[in-house]
Amino acid sequence: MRPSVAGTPGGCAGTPGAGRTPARSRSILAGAASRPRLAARAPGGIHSEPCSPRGRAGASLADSCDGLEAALPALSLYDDACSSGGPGTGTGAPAADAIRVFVRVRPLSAREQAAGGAAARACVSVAQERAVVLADPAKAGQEPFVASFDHVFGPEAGQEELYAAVGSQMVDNCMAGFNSSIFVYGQTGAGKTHTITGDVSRAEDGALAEQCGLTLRVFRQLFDRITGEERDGVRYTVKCCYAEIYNEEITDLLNPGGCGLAIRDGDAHRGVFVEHLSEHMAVNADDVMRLIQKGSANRHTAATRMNERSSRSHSVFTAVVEAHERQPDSGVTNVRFAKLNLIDLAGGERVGKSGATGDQLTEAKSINKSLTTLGRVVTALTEGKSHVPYRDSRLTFLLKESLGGNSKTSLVACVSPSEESVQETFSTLVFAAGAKKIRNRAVVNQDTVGDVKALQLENARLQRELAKREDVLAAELRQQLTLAQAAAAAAEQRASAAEERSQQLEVVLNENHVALQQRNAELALVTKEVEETKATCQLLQKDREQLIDHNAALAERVEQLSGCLERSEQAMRRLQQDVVAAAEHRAAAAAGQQAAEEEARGVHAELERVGAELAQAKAAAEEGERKEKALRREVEQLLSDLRKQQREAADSLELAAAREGRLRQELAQLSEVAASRAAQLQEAESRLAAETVATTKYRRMVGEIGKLIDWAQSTSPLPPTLGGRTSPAGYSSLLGYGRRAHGLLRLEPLLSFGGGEKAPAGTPISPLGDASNQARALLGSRAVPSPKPQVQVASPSGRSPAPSPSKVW
Ligand SMILES: Nc1ncnc2c1ncn2[C@@H]1O[C@H](COP(=O)(O)OP(=O)(O)OP(=O)(O)O)[C@@H](O)[C@H]1O
Repeated sequence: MRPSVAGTPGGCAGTPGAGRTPARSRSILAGAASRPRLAARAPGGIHSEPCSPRGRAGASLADSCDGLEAALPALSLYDDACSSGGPGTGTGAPAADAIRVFVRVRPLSAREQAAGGAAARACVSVAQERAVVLADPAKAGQEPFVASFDHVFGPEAGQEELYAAVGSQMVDNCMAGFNSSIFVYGQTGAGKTHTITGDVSRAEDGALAEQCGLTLRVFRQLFDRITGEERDGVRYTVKCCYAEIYNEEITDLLNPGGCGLAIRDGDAHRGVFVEHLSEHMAVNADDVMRLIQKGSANRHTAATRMNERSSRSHSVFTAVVEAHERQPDSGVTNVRFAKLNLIDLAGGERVGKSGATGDQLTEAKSINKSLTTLGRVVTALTEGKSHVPYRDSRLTFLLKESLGGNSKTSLVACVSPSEESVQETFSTLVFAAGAKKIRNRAVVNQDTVGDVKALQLENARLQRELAKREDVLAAELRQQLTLAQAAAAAAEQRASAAEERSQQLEVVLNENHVALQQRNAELALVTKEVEETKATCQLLQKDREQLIDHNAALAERVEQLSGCLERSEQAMRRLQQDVVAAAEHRAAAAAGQQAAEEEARGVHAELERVGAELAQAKAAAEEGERKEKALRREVEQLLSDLRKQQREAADSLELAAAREGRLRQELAQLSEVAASRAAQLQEAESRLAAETVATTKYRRMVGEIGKLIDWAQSTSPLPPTLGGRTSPAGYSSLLGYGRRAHGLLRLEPLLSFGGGEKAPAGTPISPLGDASNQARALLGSRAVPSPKPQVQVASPSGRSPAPSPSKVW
């Protein structure tokens, strides 16, 4: 255990309270004096640290000392701490430190570019590295919003450039013993995590990847510095912790079991801290890198519409750096410590835009609530309100020291350049501009430890030093007082002289006043006269103008009249010429009259001839008129005929239409008749087919009869079919044959024309009919002797008609 007089500095989340240690030993000053350049080397001198020497004696003379600051420009706060006792010697308020505010504009994201339109258009630009210009397209025609900051980084700025401007100075502060904080603030997806953490997954032991953010770069430089100082005998310890505030609950990111942790407002030494937060020793930057990697992996993140890997919590990475330096001469140890906070705030989001629902909606609400409280804290601080609502959210309570307290703080406001985010960018810039006005009061955190004897010695030395300083200061002040008294006496003398002079001046003034009044009265009279004269002048001027106009009109009239006169003279001259010409003309006319009379006579004759022609023409015209009338009548007649024909044609058309209708009906009837005829024809055909079958049958019978006849002609005996017996029954059968043959003969016409054709009149009987007759004749002669046994058979060319078979039978 390290012996501690003023108490162990606070843990990770506690605020070391060394700046409030009442007594400082000489060795502290000596130790501090060995590092005066740390603060004096603050980068670029951007952040000047005014001298404010406030010792115990100085406390009551603080105002006077403030006046002296200007006279001691060479002393920075830390230099002053070294040379005049610095923070260790003073118990008064330290100098106010403004928060350094940076703006980082990220490039358009792939999502924004792909979305096109407003999302893909940039509305933010950087002017001379210190100002940001925001042109809201909805306010076209208006001046763009411009705000200046400590530095503005454009989309092209890399991680190293950012670190050089923001992080490097933080390392200097930390090594000098100042608490230091960096915040990243901005809407979701604006690049906060990229800025503060970056891509640490690719960082390897001892090397920085290009995309590593501020945190790892800070620790690399810090450990480089520590290594350098450890060579000079200073011993360092670095303890880290990593917490997140998720839905208003604090979780230990390096010990996931530790959640629901409480924030405590500790004593003056610890300040505000998270209870039971695990602390991890780091001896080099790689240790820190592993802690960041581990903690980052445990953070609450989620993919949202605005950011594929959106942090859903605020995270605070804290390292407490302690430097122990033993003073060999006094035996006491000087302890300096600083708390380094790297804060990644969750991004504010408009839930309507991010589309958050369920858990994400709860997270977004919690984030927005705590950011609103942060805004109220900033406003209260900038407006100097007596109550600052730190306790209204865990975030602001935990960051109490960083905002308006004992810390040198930097804020990086991250913004998107996209027009789509113009409102969020505007809010971020307004927040950042407000944060610029916050004044923190950072002190060097240092303490002294050692044995009692050494401390007493140191105390005595400090008291002697203090007494000496008090004497010096008192002498200086006495001298100044004397000077001031002398100046006051001189001023008093000057004042009484001035009084006297003033009275004299007053008398003169009164005299002047009376004279002035007289002058004023005279002036009024003169003014009145001048006014009247002016009025008269105006009237005269008007008269003059009228006269000028009148003169001009007269001159014009004279000019017109002289013109007229000239024209009249010319006309007179022309008239005289005309009179001469007329006389000449009269003479010529007398000569010409004769010729004219002759000509008139010719003309008269011509007139007569023309009159005759005219009469003829008139007659022709009358004739033409008559013909025209006749033609008109004809045309009218033709027109009426035409109309009549048209009417008739219309009537005929109607008749034709009616007739067509009738014809159509008839046609329909005929079609029906034709259909019934076709049906009858079909029936007749089927009957004919049946008769054809019967005809075939009879043909066979005729054949047999033929054979019978042949046989009867060739033989006299009875046919063999009768068994050679000439019995009455045999003759009877033979007679039956003959009758059937006769039946066949009735079909002759059909048979001889094959098919249902009727034999035309006079057609000769077919050979078959001839054979039948022969058969009948034969049979008749044999079976029934008849006085007319002969049957007449028509020859093929026979002219006489065949006897009717009915007559035969
Ligand atoms: N300056 C930059 N250059 C290149 N890429 C960047 C830059 N800033 C941010 N990005 C990229 O934009 C994306 C969003 O950035 P990041 O996650 O850091 O936003 P965030 O502000 O932390 O968002 P959230 O609040 O939602 O966590 C990441 O992919 C990141 O790499």
